[in-house]
Amino acid sequence: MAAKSPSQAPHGPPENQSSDLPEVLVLKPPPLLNIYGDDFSKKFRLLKASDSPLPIDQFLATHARSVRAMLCSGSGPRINAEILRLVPSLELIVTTSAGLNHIDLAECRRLGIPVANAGDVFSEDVADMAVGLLIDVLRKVSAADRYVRQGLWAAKGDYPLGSKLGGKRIGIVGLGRIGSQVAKRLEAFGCSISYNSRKRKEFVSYPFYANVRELAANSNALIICCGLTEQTRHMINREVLLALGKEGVIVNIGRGAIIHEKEMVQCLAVGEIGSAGLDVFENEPNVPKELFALDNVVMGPHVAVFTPESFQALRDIVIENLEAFFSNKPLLSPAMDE
Ligand SMILES: O=CC(=O)O
Repeated sequence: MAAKSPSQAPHGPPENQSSDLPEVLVLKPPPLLNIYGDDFSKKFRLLKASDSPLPIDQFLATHARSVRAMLCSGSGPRINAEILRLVPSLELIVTTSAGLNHIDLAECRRLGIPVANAGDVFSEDVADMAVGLLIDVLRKVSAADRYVRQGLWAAKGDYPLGSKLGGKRIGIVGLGRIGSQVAKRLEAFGCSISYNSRKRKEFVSYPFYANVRELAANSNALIICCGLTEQTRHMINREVLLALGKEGVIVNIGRGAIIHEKEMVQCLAVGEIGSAGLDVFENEPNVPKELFALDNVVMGPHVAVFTPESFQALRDIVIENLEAFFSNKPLLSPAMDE
């Protein structure tokens, strides 16, 4: 069934796009479209639910019955079974994120809808941020900056010593694309690397720990690089944090809910772990207020992926995935089998 044209249906998609272009459904425009929207509009007819006054379910039922491709992002809304039921012709989901936790993958599998993600375009930038947070926490870069700005150097004298990065035992949780880049960087700093992941990686010589608590017990710092799934939710709990120990550092550039945030905040507040570098949180953009007062915590507003360079690469891979789909070619970054 052909999609209704704007003149047939009130509150339809924007009229300034050629109806010959392939249709792509967008529930809420990803940040990528704020920057590169024109590049997409030249190639696809974007069916934006957010431009319509209709509630999403009515919009989908009215305008998206025949749409074959959807573009989404980690900033929502969640692509769940209810949404998928309203787009019966859907054959592809492209997400602008590396993470897939906002998509009901089991339902996509059941319906035979493939998902393409950002592939490798963010891996280096996210790995840089993980290392940046680790160095900041160990060498107290942000805390020392506050000390200088507050005039405390002249008033109180020298700042407490930080801790050396070289020689640290680093436990990487999730040795996928991002985790491997983190390992490569930290090896160059003279750290020793161990890892935990779903399976031992055949072609990797780093020691493997099937149990994340044991990895923590044998590491000075844990770096969380895995995806959020039902298996990894709250995987880093009090028991794991206690195994990491009083001097231990936790860095999270994965997803907030992989760590049991409440337990981590308590451990940090009473010194049961040493420090934390956190770019992600359980209830973004809400951050536990207790963290604001802790000098041993460095935080970012989930920005590890955000560089102009990675966004340009993201634009390319998203467009290429959509074009491949509409011309019956294989996807560039299929994500379902990872
Ligand atoms: O967090 C960002 C992403 O998953 O791309």
